[in-house]
Amino acid sequence: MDRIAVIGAGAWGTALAIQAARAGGPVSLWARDPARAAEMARSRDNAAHLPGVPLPDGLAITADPAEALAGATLALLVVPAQHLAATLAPFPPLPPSLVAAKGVTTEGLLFPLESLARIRPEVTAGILSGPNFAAEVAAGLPAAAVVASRDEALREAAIARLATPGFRLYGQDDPVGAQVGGAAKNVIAIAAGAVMGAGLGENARAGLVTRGLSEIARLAEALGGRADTVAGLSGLGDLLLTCTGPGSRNFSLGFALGQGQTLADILAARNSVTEGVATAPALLARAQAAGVDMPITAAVCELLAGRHDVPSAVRELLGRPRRSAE
Ligand SMILES: NC(=O)c1ccc[n+]([C@@H]2O[C@H](COP(=O)([O-])OP(=O)(O)OC[C@H]3O[C@@H](n4cnc5c(N)ncnc54)[C@H](O)[C@@H]3O)[C@@H](O)[C@H]2O)c1
Ligand SMILES: O=P(O)(O)OC[C@H](O)CO
Repeated sequence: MDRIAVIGAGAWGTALAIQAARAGGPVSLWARDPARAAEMARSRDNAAHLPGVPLPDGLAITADPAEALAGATLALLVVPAQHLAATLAPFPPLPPSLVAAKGVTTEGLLFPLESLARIRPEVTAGILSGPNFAAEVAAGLPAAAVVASRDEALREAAIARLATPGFRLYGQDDPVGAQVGGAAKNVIAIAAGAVMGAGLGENARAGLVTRGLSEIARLAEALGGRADTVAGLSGLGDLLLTCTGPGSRNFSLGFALGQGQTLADILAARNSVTEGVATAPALLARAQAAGVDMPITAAVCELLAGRHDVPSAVRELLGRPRRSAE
Protein backbone atom coordinates (compact mmCIF):
# COMPACT_ATOMS: atom_id res chain seq x y z
CA MET A 1 0.00 0.00 0.00
CA ASP A 2 1.10 3.55 -0.65
CA ARG A 3 2.57 5.72 2.10
CA ILE A 4 0.57 8.72 3.27
CA ALA A 5 2.36 11.68 4.86
CA VAL A 6 0.24 13.71 7.26
CA ILE A 7 1.70 17.17 7.81
CA GLY A 8 0.58 18.70 11.09
CA ALA A 9 0.11 16.83 14.37
CA GLY A 10 -2.74 18.74 15.92
CA ALA A 11 -5.95 16.88 16.76
CA TRP A 12 -7.10 16.61 13.14
CA GLY A 13 -3.75 15.62 11.64
CA THR A 14 -3.38 12.96 14.32
CA ALA A 15 -6.92 11.66 13.77
CA LEU A 16 -6.37 11.52 10.00
CA ALA A 17 -3.08 9.68 10.50
CA ILE A 18 -4.90 7.14 12.69
CA GLN A 19 -7.60 6.81 10.02
CA ALA A 20 -4.97 6.35 7.29
CA ALA A 21 -3.35 3.58 9.35
CA ARG A 22 -6.76 2.01 9.96
CA ALA A 23 -7.37 1.99 6.20
CA GLY A 24 -4.13 0.01 5.83
CA GLY A 25 -0.61 0.87 4.75
CA PRO A 26 2.24 2.97 6.07
CA VAL A 27 1.70 6.47 7.44
CA SER A 28 4.09 9.22 8.51
CA LEU A 29 2.96 12.02 10.80
CA TRP A 30 5.00 15.24 10.84
CA ALA A 31 4.98 17.34 14.02
CA ARG A 32 6.73 20.70 13.94
CA ASP A 33 8.28 20.44 17.40
CA PRO A 34 11.04 17.77 17.56
CA ALA A 35 10.62 17.29 21.32
CA ARG A 36 6.90 16.69 20.91
CA ALA A 37 7.48 14.33 17.99
CA ALA A 38 9.94 12.33 20.09
CA GLU A 39 7.53 12.23 23.03
CA MET A 40 4.66 11.10 20.81
CA ALA A 41 6.84 8.37 19.29
CA ARG A 42 7.84 7.19 22.78
CA SER A 43 4.43 7.35 24.50
CA ARG A 44 2.33 6.53 21.40
CA ASP A 45 -0.02 9.31 22.51
CA ASN A 46 -0.60 12.92 21.40
CA ALA A 47 -0.94 14.30 24.91
CA ALA A 48 -1.21 17.93 23.78
CA HIS A 49 -3.95 17.65 21.16
CA LEU A 50 -5.60 14.20 21.18
CA PRO A 51 -4.85 12.62 24.55
CA GLY A 52 -5.82 9.06 25.36
CA VAL A 53 -6.03 7.75 21.79
CA PRO A 54 -3.31 5.14 21.17
CA LEU A 55 -1.24 5.82 18.06
CA PRO A 56 -1.14 2.64 15.93
CA ASP A 57 2.11 0.78 15.30
CA GLY A 58 2.15 1.51 11.57
CA LEU A 59 2.32 5.25 12.27
CA ALA A 60 5.83 6.80 12.13
CA ILE A 61 6.21 10.17 13.83
CA THR A 62 8.91 12.62 12.87
CA ALA A 63 9.77 16.33 12.90
CA ASP A 64 11.91 15.95 9.76
CA PRO A 65 9.97 16.99 6.63
CA ALA A 66 12.14 14.88 4.28
CA GLU A 67 11.63 11.80 6.45
CA ALA A 68 7.89 12.40 6.63
CA LEU A 69 7.59 12.75 2.85
CA ALA A 70 10.00 9.95 1.85
CA GLY A 71 8.11 7.52 -0.38
CA ALA A 72 4.76 9.26 0.15
CA THR A 73 2.37 9.24 -2.79
CA LEU A 74 -0.23 11.37 -1.01
CA ALA A 75 0.10 14.15 1.59
CA LEU A 76 -2.60 15.43 3.90
CA LEU A 77 -1.84 19.04 4.86
CA VAL A 78 -3.37 19.70 8.27
CA VAL A 79 -1.55 22.80 9.49
CA PRO A 80 -3.87 25.66 10.59
CA ALA A 81 -4.81 27.88 7.64
CA GLN A 82 -2.89 30.92 8.96
CA HIS A 83 0.39 28.94 9.09
CA LEU A 84 0.07 26.63 6.08
CA ALA A 85 2.31 28.49 3.62
CA ALA A 86 5.01 29.44 6.14
CA THR A 87 5.16 25.88 7.45
CA LEU A 88 5.40 24.26 4.02
CA ALA A 89 7.80 26.76 2.44
CA PRO A 90 10.99 24.92 3.53
CA PHE A 91 9.59 21.44 2.74
CA PRO A 92 10.99 19.26 -0.06
CA PRO A 93 8.71 18.68 -3.11
CA LEU A 94 5.22 17.55 -2.16
CA PRO A 95 3.33 14.63 -3.70
CA PRO A 96 -0.33 15.16 -4.70
CA SER A 97 -1.93 16.68 -1.62
CA LEU A 98 -5.25 17.23 0.11
CA VAL A 99 -5.55 20.26 2.38
CA ALA A 100 -7.67 19.55 5.47
CA ALA A 101 -7.32 23.01 7.08
CA LYS A 102 -10.37 25.30 7.16
CA GLY A 103 -9.88 29.05 7.09
CA VAL A 104 -8.87 32.23 5.27
CA THR A 105 -5.50 33.90 5.89
CA THR A 106 -5.34 37.34 7.44
CA GLU A 107 -2.40 38.05 5.17
CA GLY A 108 -3.46 37.85 1.52
CA LEU A 109 -7.07 36.74 2.29
CA LEU A 110 -6.36 33.27 0.90
CA PHE A 111 -8.34 30.05 1.14
CA PRO A 112 -6.15 26.98 1.79
CA LEU A 113 -5.68 25.86 -1.82
CA GLU A 114 -4.76 29.43 -2.76
CA SER A 115 -2.12 29.51 0.02
CA LEU A 116 -0.70 26.24 -1.25
CA ALA A 117 -0.70 27.40 -4.88
CA ARG A 118 1.26 30.54 -3.91
CA ILE A 119 4.20 28.45 -2.74
CA ARG A 120 3.72 25.18 -4.67
CA PRO A 121 1.80 25.90 -7.88
CA GLU A 122 2.96 22.61 -9.38
CA VAL A 123 1.29 20.41 -6.76
CA THR A 124 -1.87 18.54 -7.74
CA ALA A 125 -4.18 19.37 -4.88
CA GLY A 126 -7.64 19.14 -3.41
CA ILE A 127 -9.62 19.66 -0.24
CA LEU A 128 -10.64 17.11 2.38
CA SER A 129 -13.57 18.57 4.31
CA GLY A 130 -16.78 17.66 6.07
CA PRO A 131 -18.51 17.36 9.44
CA ASN A 132 -15.63 15.73 11.30
CA PHE A 133 -14.69 16.15 14.93
CA ALA A 134 -11.17 14.75 15.26
CA ALA A 135 -11.87 12.78 18.45
CA GLU A 136 -14.77 10.90 16.83
CA VAL A 137 -12.81 10.02 13.69
CA ALA A 138 -9.87 8.92 15.82
CA ALA A 139 -12.21 6.68 17.83
CA GLY A 140 -13.50 5.08 14.63
CA LEU A 141 -17.04 6.43 14.96
CA PRO A 142 -18.88 6.71 11.62
CA ALA A 143 -18.21 9.89 9.63
CA ALA A 144 -18.40 11.20 6.07
CA ALA A 145 -16.43 13.83 4.19
CA VAL A 146 -15.70 15.03 0.67
CA VAL A 147 -12.52 14.83 -1.34
CA ALA A 148 -12.86 17.84 -3.63
CA SER A 149 -10.44 18.23 -6.50
CA ARG A 150 -10.53 18.98 -10.19
CA ASP A 151 -8.10 16.09 -10.62
CA GLU A 152 -10.03 12.84 -10.92
CA ALA A 153 -6.97 10.63 -10.41
CA LEU A 154 -6.20 12.38 -7.11
CA ARG A 155 -9.80 12.00 -5.94
CA GLU A 156 -9.88 8.30 -6.73
CA ALA A 157 -6.44 7.53 -5.30
CA ALA A 158 -7.14 9.43 -2.09
CA ILE A 159 -10.51 7.75 -1.56
CA ALA A 160 -9.05 4.30 -2.31
CA ARG A 161 -6.23 4.86 0.18
CA LEU A 162 -8.08 6.65 3.01
CA ALA A 163 -11.71 5.52 3.09
CA THR A 164 -13.06 2.71 5.25
CA PRO A 165 -16.71 1.70 5.75
CA GLY A 166 -16.74 3.92 8.85
CA PHE A 167 -15.09 6.88 7.11
CA ARG A 168 -17.09 7.43 3.97
CA LEU A 169 -15.49 9.69 1.40
CA TYR A 170 -17.32 11.26 -1.53
CA GLY A 171 -15.38 12.57 -4.51
CA GLN A 172 -16.47 15.82 -6.12
CA ASP A 173 -14.95 18.40 -8.42
CA ASP A 174 -15.69 21.72 -6.71
CA PRO A 175 -12.76 22.50 -4.40
CA VAL A 176 -13.73 26.19 -4.34
CA GLY A 177 -17.17 25.49 -2.90
CA ALA A 178 -15.66 22.99 -0.44
CA GLN A 179 -13.03 25.35 0.91
CA VAL A 180 -15.42 28.30 1.16
CA GLY A 181 -17.88 26.13 3.12
CA GLY A 182 -15.18 24.79 5.44
CA ALA A 183 -13.78 28.23 6.26
CA ALA A 184 -17.07 30.09 6.59
CA LYS A 185 -18.82 27.54 8.79
CA ASN A 186 -16.28 28.36 11.52
CA VAL A 187 -17.51 31.95 11.53
CA ILE A 188 -21.20 31.05 11.52
CA ALA A 189 -20.51 28.57 14.36
CA ILE A 190 -19.14 31.44 16.47
CA ALA A 191 -22.37 33.34 15.78
CA ALA A 192 -24.52 30.30 16.67
CA GLY A 193 -22.58 29.80 19.89
CA ALA A 194 -22.97 33.47 20.79
CA VAL A 195 -26.74 33.32 20.26
CA MET A 196 -27.00 30.26 22.49
CA GLY A 197 -24.60 31.62 25.11
CA ALA A 198 -26.65 34.80 25.33
CA GLY A 199 -29.82 32.74 25.82
CA LEU A 200 -31.56 33.96 22.67
CA GLY A 201 -33.08 30.56 21.98
CA GLU A 202 -33.28 27.73 19.46
CA ASN A 203 -35.46 29.68 17.01
CA ALA A 204 -32.78 32.35 16.78
CA ARG A 205 -30.07 29.77 16.16
CA ALA A 206 -32.02 27.97 13.44
CA GLY A 207 -32.74 31.26 11.68
CA LEU A 208 -29.15 32.34 11.94
CA VAL A 209 -27.71 29.06 10.65
CA THR A 210 -30.07 29.09 7.68
CA ARG A 211 -29.19 32.68 6.79
CA GLY A 212 -25.55 31.75 7.36
CA LEU A 213 -25.87 29.01 4.77
CA SER A 214 -27.25 31.60 2.35
CA GLU A 215 -24.32 33.94 2.78
CA ILE A 216 -21.85 31.09 2.38
CA ALA A 217 -23.57 30.04 -0.87
CA ARG A 218 -23.43 33.63 -2.21
CA LEU A 219 -19.70 33.83 -1.60
CA ALA A 220 -18.98 30.35 -2.96
CA GLU A 221 -20.83 31.16 -6.19
CA ALA A 222 -19.14 34.55 -6.53
CA LEU A 223 -15.75 32.84 -6.28
CA GLY A 224 -16.62 30.17 -8.86
CA GLY A 225 -17.93 27.42 -6.56
CA ARG A 226 -21.34 25.78 -6.66
CA ALA A 227 -24.39 26.12 -4.42
CA ASP A 228 -24.92 22.33 -4.45
CA THR A 229 -21.49 21.90 -2.83
CA VAL A 230 -22.52 24.31 -0.08
CA ALA A 231 -25.66 22.23 0.44
CA GLY A 232 -23.51 19.11 0.96
CA LEU A 233 -21.18 17.67 3.58
CA SER A 234 -18.54 20.41 3.38
CA GLY A 235 -21.14 23.16 3.78
CA LEU A 236 -24.48 22.35 5.38
CA GLY A 237 -23.11 19.16 6.93
CA ASP A 238 -20.29 20.97 8.69
CA LEU A 239 -22.55 23.88 9.66
CA LEU A 240 -24.95 21.46 11.32
CA LEU A 241 -22.13 19.86 13.28
CA THR A 242 -20.38 23.00 14.43
CA CYS A 243 -23.48 25.08 15.10
CA THR A 244 -25.09 22.37 17.25
CA GLY A 245 -22.17 20.37 18.66
CA PRO A 246 -20.84 21.81 21.90
CA GLY A 247 -17.57 20.01 21.06
CA SER A 248 -16.94 22.62 18.36
CA ARG A 249 -14.24 25.06 19.39
CA ASN A 250 -15.80 27.79 17.29
CA PHE A 251 -19.24 27.22 18.80
CA SER A 252 -17.88 27.08 22.35
CA LEU A 253 -15.88 30.27 21.82
CA GLY A 254 -19.03 32.01 20.59
CA PHE A 255 -20.98 30.58 23.52
CA ALA A 256 -18.47 31.98 26.01
CA LEU A 257 -18.57 35.39 24.27
CA GLY A 258 -22.37 35.27 24.48
CA GLN A 259 -22.08 34.68 28.21
CA GLY A 260 -19.97 37.81 28.52
CA GLN A 261 -16.43 36.41 28.68
CA THR A 262 -13.75 38.35 26.83
CA LEU A 263 -12.06 36.99 23.73
CA ALA A 264 -8.65 37.38 25.36
CA ASP A 265 -9.67 35.29 28.37
CA ILE A 266 -11.25 32.58 26.21
CA LEU A 267 -8.19 32.27 23.97
CA ALA A 268 -5.78 32.34 26.91
CA ALA A 269 -7.43 29.20 28.30
CA ARG A 270 -7.00 27.20 25.03
CA ASN A 271 -4.06 25.38 23.49
CA SER A 272 -5.99 24.55 20.33
CA VAL A 273 -6.76 26.58 17.23
CA THR A 274 -10.15 28.29 16.80
CA GLU A 275 -9.97 29.09 13.11
CA GLY A 276 -13.04 31.34 13.01
CA VAL A 277 -11.32 34.07 15.04
CA ALA A 278 -8.67 34.98 12.46
CA THR A 279 -10.84 33.85 9.56
CA ALA A 280 -13.84 36.12 10.28
CA PRO A 281 -12.25 39.46 9.31
CA ALA A 282 -10.33 37.86 6.43
CA LEU A 283 -13.49 36.22 5.10
CA LEU A 284 -15.39 39.49 5.36
CA ALA A 285 -12.67 41.39 3.49
CA ARG A 286 -12.58 38.70 0.80
CA ALA A 287 -16.37 38.85 0.46
CA GLN A 288 -16.32 42.65 0.24
CA ALA A 289 -13.68 42.45 -2.49
CA ALA A 290 -16.00 40.09 -4.38
CA GLY A 291 -19.01 42.38 -3.81
CA VAL A 292 -20.78 39.81 -1.62
CA ASP A 293 -22.87 40.82 1.39
CA MET A 294 -22.15 38.67 4.49
CA PRO A 295 -24.05 40.31 7.35
CA ILE A 296 -23.62 37.50 9.89
CA THR A 297 -19.89 37.36 9.22
CA ALA A 298 -19.79 41.15 9.65
CA ALA A 299 -21.63 40.85 12.98
CA VAL A 300 -19.15 38.20 14.17
CA CYS A 301 -16.29 40.56 13.27
CA GLU A 302 -17.88 43.30 15.38
CA LEU A 303 -18.35 40.89 18.26
CA LEU A 304 -14.76 39.60 18.10
CA ALA A 305 -13.42 43.14 17.92
CA GLY A 306 -15.44 44.06 21.01
CA ARG A 307 -17.37 46.76 19.14
CA HIS A 308 -20.72 45.03 19.80
CA ASP A 309 -22.05 42.67 22.44
CA VAL A 310 -24.38 39.85 21.35
CA PRO A 311 -27.71 41.65 21.93
CA SER A 312 -26.59 44.75 19.99
CA ALA A 313 -25.11 42.63 17.16
CA VAL A 314 -28.42 40.74 16.92
CA ARG A 315 -30.43 44.00 17.01
CA GLU A 316 -28.31 45.27 14.12
CA LEU A 317 -28.85 42.06 12.13
CA LEU A 318 -32.61 42.13 12.74
CA GLY A 319 -32.81 45.80 11.78
CA ARG A 320 -31.37 45.23 8.32
CA PRO A 321 -33.62 45.59 5.29
CA ARG A 322 -35.03 42.17 4.38
CA ARG A 323 -33.91 40.37 1.22
CA SER A 324 -36.29 37.97 -0.45
CA ALA A 325 -35.75 34.46 0.95
CA GLU A 326 -33.11 32.36 -0.82
N1 LIG B 1 -9.87 19.34 15.34
C1 LIG B 1 -10.84 19.01 14.49
O1 LIG B 1 -11.81 18.34 14.87
C2 LIG B 1 -10.76 19.44 13.05
C3 LIG B 1 -11.58 18.78 12.12
C4 LIG B 1 -11.54 19.19 10.79
C5 LIG B 1 -10.69 20.21 10.40
N2 LIG B 1 -9.88 20.80 11.32
C6 LIG B 1 -8.96 21.84 10.84
O2 LIG B 1 -7.63 21.31 10.89
C7 LIG B 1 -6.70 22.38 11.06
C8 LIG B 1 -5.77 22.01 12.20
O3 LIG B 1 -6.53 22.01 13.39
P1 LIG B 1 -6.30 20.98 14.59
O4 LIG B 1 -7.59 20.86 15.30
O5 LIG B 1 -5.65 19.74 14.10
O6 LIG B 1 -5.25 21.77 15.49
P2 LIG B 1 -5.13 21.73 17.09
O7 LIG B 1 -5.92 22.85 17.65
O8 LIG B 1 -5.39 20.39 17.62
O9 LIG B 1 -3.59 22.04 17.29
C9 LIG B 1 -3.03 23.25 16.88
C10 LIG B 1 -2.04 22.93 15.79
O10 LIG B 1 -1.55 24.16 15.27
C11 LIG B 1 -0.14 24.06 15.15
N3 LIG B 1 0.41 25.40 15.24
C12 LIG B 1 0.23 26.31 16.21
N4 LIG B 1 0.93 27.42 15.94
C13 LIG B 1 1.56 27.20 14.77
C14 LIG B 1 2.44 27.97 13.98
N5 LIG B 1 2.82 29.20 14.33
N6 LIG B 1 2.90 27.43 12.82
C15 LIG B 1 2.52 26.19 12.45
N7 LIG B 1 1.69 25.41 13.17
C16 LIG B 1 1.21 25.91 14.31
C17 LIG B 1 0.26 23.16 16.31
O11 LIG B 1 1.54 22.61 16.09
C18 LIG B 1 -0.84 22.13 16.26
O12 LIG B 1 -0.55 21.15 15.30
C19 LIG B 1 -7.55 23.64 11.30
O13 LIG B 1 -7.64 24.34 10.09
C20 LIG B 1 -8.91 23.09 11.70
O14 LIG B 1 -9.95 23.98 11.35
C21 LIG B 1 -9.89 20.44 12.63
O1 LIG C 1 -14.01 22.40 16.66
P1 LIG C 1 -14.14 23.25 15.41
O2 LIG C 1 -15.18 24.31 15.54
O3 LIG C 1 -12.79 23.77 14.99
O4 LIG C 1 -14.65 22.30 14.23
C1 LIG C 1 -13.90 21.16 13.91
C2 LIG C 1 -14.26 20.66 12.54
O5 LIG C 1 -14.02 21.63 11.55
C3 LIG C 1 -15.65 20.13 12.44
O6 LIG C 1 -15.91 19.63 11.15
